[in-house]
Amino acid sequence: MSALPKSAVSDALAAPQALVQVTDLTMRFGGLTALDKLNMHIGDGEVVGLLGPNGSGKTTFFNVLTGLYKASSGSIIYNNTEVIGQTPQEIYRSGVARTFQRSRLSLPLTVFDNIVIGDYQHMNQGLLFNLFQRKAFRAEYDSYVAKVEALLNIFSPPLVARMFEPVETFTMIDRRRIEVCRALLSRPRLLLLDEPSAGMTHDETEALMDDILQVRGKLENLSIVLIEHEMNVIERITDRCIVLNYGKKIAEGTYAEITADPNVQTAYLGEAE
Ligand SMILES: Nc1ncnc2c1ncn2[C@@H]1O[C@H](COP(=O)(O)OP(=O)(O)OP(=O)(O)O)[C@@H](O)[C@H]1O
Repeated sequence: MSALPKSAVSDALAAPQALVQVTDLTMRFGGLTALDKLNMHIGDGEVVGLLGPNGSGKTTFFNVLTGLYKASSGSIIYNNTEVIGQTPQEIYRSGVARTFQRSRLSLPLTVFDNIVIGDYQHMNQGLLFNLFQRKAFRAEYDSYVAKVEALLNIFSPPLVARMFEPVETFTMIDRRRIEVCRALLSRPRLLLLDEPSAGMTHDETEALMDDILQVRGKLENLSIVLIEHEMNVIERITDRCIVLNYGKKIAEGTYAEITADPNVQTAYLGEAE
């Protein structure tokens, strides 16, 4: 039997029933190792901050976890099932949803259309179904309207009245809210947020975090992993933080613990030089 590395063993012991258990995860792009034998876990209902200087592997981790990249080696067990080797659609259907660093909204489309697009693989899209089963099509459409309305009501009630307006007429913070709602439409167990504060003012960021905390309170057992450079956001909403540097985990703990960690200070100061 091959022995597991010490860090993997201690991580598994720390979280015997984690929603996500990452073991020795490695992702290489040619000669570059973006994730280097990463071991970590994400607990049920936990909000985990993923930190690290630019290029430390944070987004690559999201891309591997959501099936966009296939890991070079290692394992990600999500909800007792191996993720590596599954397609992005399979992973999404199993309850992992994400937002992206750069906005992926279609500006001329309405709020409703943008949110529902995220779930299109669940819709009955057959031409014959749409043409000849008008009643069933209408019922499916109405059920999506009800779902989107319910979600907007949880996340941001003022958006309900504007559900059929094009996204281009909305402010940056509302666009971000719409993106988070799109990710939440499938009622995921794990929500991955890639720098939700990017491009927003301090006040907008605070308001968005209020909404995310609210959602967390209302959607039972939702786990969130948040990539974020704004330290006050991290401090406010995370239960635990993991810091990466050159694809390796260099620190883990509460916000207070990781900010006091000399390894973390060196990683960030080193980057500023
Ligand atoms: N598709 C790719 N092909 C080649 N190299 C890549 C690819 N994706 C990421 N990388 C490299 O992997 C490393 C980690 O990148 P990644 O985007 O994961 O970092 P990050 O921590 O998310 O950075 P940032 O905070 O700037 O978004 C970087 O050196 C990056 O250039």
